[in-house]
Amino acid sequence: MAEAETADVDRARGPGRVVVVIPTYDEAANLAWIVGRLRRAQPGVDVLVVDDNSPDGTGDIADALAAEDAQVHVLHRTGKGGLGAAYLAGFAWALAAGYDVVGEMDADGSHQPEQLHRLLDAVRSADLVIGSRWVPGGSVVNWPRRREVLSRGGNLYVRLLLGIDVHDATAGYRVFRREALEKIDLASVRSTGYVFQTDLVTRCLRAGMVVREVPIEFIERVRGESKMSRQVALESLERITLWGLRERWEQAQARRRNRR
Ligand SMILES: Nc1nc2c(ncn2[C@@H]2O[C@H](COP(=O)(O)OP(=O)(O)O[C@H]3O[C@H](CO)[C@@H](O)[C@H](O)[C@@H]3O)[C@@H](O)[C@H]2O)c(=O)[nH]1
Repeated sequence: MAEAETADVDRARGPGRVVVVIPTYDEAANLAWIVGRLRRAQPGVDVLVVDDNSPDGTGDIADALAAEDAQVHVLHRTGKGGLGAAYLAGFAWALAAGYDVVGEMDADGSHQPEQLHRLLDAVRSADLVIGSRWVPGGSVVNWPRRREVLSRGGNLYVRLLLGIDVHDATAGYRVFRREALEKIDLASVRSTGYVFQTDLVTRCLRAGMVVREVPIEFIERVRGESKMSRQVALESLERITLWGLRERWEQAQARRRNRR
């Protein structure tokens, strides 16, 4: 990571009050490290950890970080409810607390806090900014070939089936303007797992919002384990296929009605 990038810290104030939501499940080995990096890279940005009662004590670590730093907050949930459900709870908290910009970031170091300024700069002229692995300048580090093929293939499938002009719809490094989250009607979102990411970007685009992608470097975690399983991936595939088919069916119905 280029150390020079940390020099951009003050720009965080530009888009208004910013909070980055970090969902955690068994991230005891990573949490203090990532929160420390984020707070150093962007001192103006607040942090909300959403922990699902992690068995490894991540919630206690989050509480200790919050006790030391007034800009770190914690939301405790009762059990593992999925990535999307954790973000929905975090977004509701952030909107109620009056933040202007709400970010998403993994706890495991895959997303570089030192690159957050790229997303915050871009959100000045967008409703949603995605830190993208699959636009020019974006990259992945230490990913097995199999995972790269899965992610690239999955994103191509999403683009073609849903007809959205986004290269990394499954990415989890993002920032939303508050108005975008308000417009989406979060109460109607039913995606509790990883498919939440694709669901939200599609909702933003369908609502006519401006979605921008900026390149990021995604570095595979070195501590702890991914919670992405084959079952989770298949569930996402199934949901996206159903959405795509339903949209096509609705479009065909509308065309038929117009012809009458
Ligand atoms: N609170 C909570 N957090 C969760 C849960 N499941 C996962 N997390 C947290 O969500 C973050 C991402 O989970 P990982 O399991 O590390 O994800 P990944 O395999 O590295 O997946 C990444 O790539 C996906 C596909 O591109 C992305 O969709 C995803 O957001 C993430 O960036 C981590 O901070 C993890 O602790 C859950 O049920 N509850």
